[in-house]
Amino acid sequence: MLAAKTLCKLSSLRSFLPCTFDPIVPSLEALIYSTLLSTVVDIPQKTMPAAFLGKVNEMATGNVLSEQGNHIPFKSRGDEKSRDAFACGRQIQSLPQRHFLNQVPGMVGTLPDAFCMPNHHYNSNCNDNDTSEGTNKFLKTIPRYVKIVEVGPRDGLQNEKEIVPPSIKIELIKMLVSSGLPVVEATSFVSPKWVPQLADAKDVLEAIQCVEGARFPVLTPNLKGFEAAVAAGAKEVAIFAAASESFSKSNINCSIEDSLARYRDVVLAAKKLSIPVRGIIAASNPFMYVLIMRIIAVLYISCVVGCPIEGAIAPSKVAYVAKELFDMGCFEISLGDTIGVGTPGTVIPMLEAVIDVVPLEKLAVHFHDTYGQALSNILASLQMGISIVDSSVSGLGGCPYAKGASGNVATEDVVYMLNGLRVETNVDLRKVMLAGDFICKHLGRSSGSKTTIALSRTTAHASKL
Ligand SMILES: CC(C)(COP(=O)([O-])OP(=O)([O-])OC[C@H]1O[C@@H](n2cnc3c(N)ncnc32)[C@H](O)[C@@H]1OP(=O)([O-])[O-])[C@@H](O)C(=O)NCCC(=O)NCCSC(=O)C[C@@](C)(O)CC(=O)[O-]
Repeated sequence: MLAAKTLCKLSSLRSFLPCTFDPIVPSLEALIYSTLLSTVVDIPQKTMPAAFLGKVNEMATGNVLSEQGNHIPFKSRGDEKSRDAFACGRQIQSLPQRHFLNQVPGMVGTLPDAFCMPNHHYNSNCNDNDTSEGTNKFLKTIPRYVKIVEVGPRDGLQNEKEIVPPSIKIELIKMLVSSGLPVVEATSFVSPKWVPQLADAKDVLEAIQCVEGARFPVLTPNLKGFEAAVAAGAKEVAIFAAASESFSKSNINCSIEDSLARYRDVVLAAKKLSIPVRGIIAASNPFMYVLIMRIIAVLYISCVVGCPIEGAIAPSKVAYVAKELFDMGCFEISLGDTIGVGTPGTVIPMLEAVIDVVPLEKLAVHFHDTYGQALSNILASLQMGISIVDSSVSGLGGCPYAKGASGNVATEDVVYMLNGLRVETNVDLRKVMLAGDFICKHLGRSSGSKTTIALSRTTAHASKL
């Protein structure tokens, strides 16, 4: 206990220490850890491959890892004291990483070396004690809980040229679920001629039927897709519409009105089966929109601020499509800036128009980061009361039918920002980063998440000290 308390003190003190003390403090901590951990009983740790065992474990629990990286249990004592020590041990185990991970409660575990950094005095959390009335004015409208809808396995991968095997997609989905993400958009039941990458939709969806802990909406552009999705076990679907005629034609080969008619059939069929539908409106240019619905019927509207073909899209157009889809029965409507051209200057008027016709709590935002505006657009949306945010692990993504569209905003960056705002997500940032590392390694590219890159760089820098 004494060691634990000393460590806690040390940790709180370190934020006041100048940077030059940084190399010293981890050694002190390591010393205290080893003292403390040698008294701890059976600390349950997830066995992870050696490559994924981070500095914290090397420092603090090196004696409990075999050369192969297998976990060797601590010796057992089993009395009250050891239970105390266990509780503290779990806290302490996460200490060196906490400052970098925004001190997310409950975030314990291991990360690849690249993600485990020495402590610095950074802390992007808002500090309750320091929060002035002025700060409150800007933060008070932000919801306390935000639901993150992970779209990586679908939106993130659909544009990839090289076919990713179903086994990789399935593993990715499992890793994302294990990070606490409540909704993981799994795949699309669209024409394989249009999106070859997702031709394995049936195999992927069937394989995750036994995975618990998240909902798995899938995109369905028509009744054919809906029926195939239900046959493969879909319990929630998403439909997608555009506010731009040109984008509607190039994305789903029909006009907006024809798409709405198709979606009416899908929503009716979903209602009969009590399947929720999400709608997505995509707007690729400051003025184009697509809508999709998820089978608890979610609807996406694409191009809500801009279309790659038509340019700017008027907020009234987005509001029209959103209302049509809401009236149809979509439980949620996701507003997509498909080509990532929006700024708070265009997003706020668009949201104002939609909020006039659709209840705020039914709206989600879906930003691509082409111009680096996604996080500022999300913050503006949160300040307007939106509490559902779509994002993609490692910032993967892009629509094959929206030239110029880059990846979605990275889930890691969204979680980092929300942690800093003390907004609950129940998502473990480190586990999302592990999922990102997994898929990026498979794709042979580096992460598009600024948070991941920053954490990796800090480690590289620290190793030279
Ligand atoms: C909608 C269609 C199918 C129309 O495509 P079409 O060619 O007009 O369809 P069709 O009815 O004429 O049928 C042509 C062939 O496709 C088959 N077919 C027809 N439907 C299906 C189906 N569901 N699943 C599998 N096969 C299907 C059908 O059976 C037939 O097969 P064939 O007789 O030639 O062998 C096509 O345009 C399509 O699949 N488009 C999907 C495009 C897409 O997935 N885009 C990306 C998603 S949207 C997005 O990313 C934006 C978003 C949501 O993320 C929001 C944002 O970022 O803002």
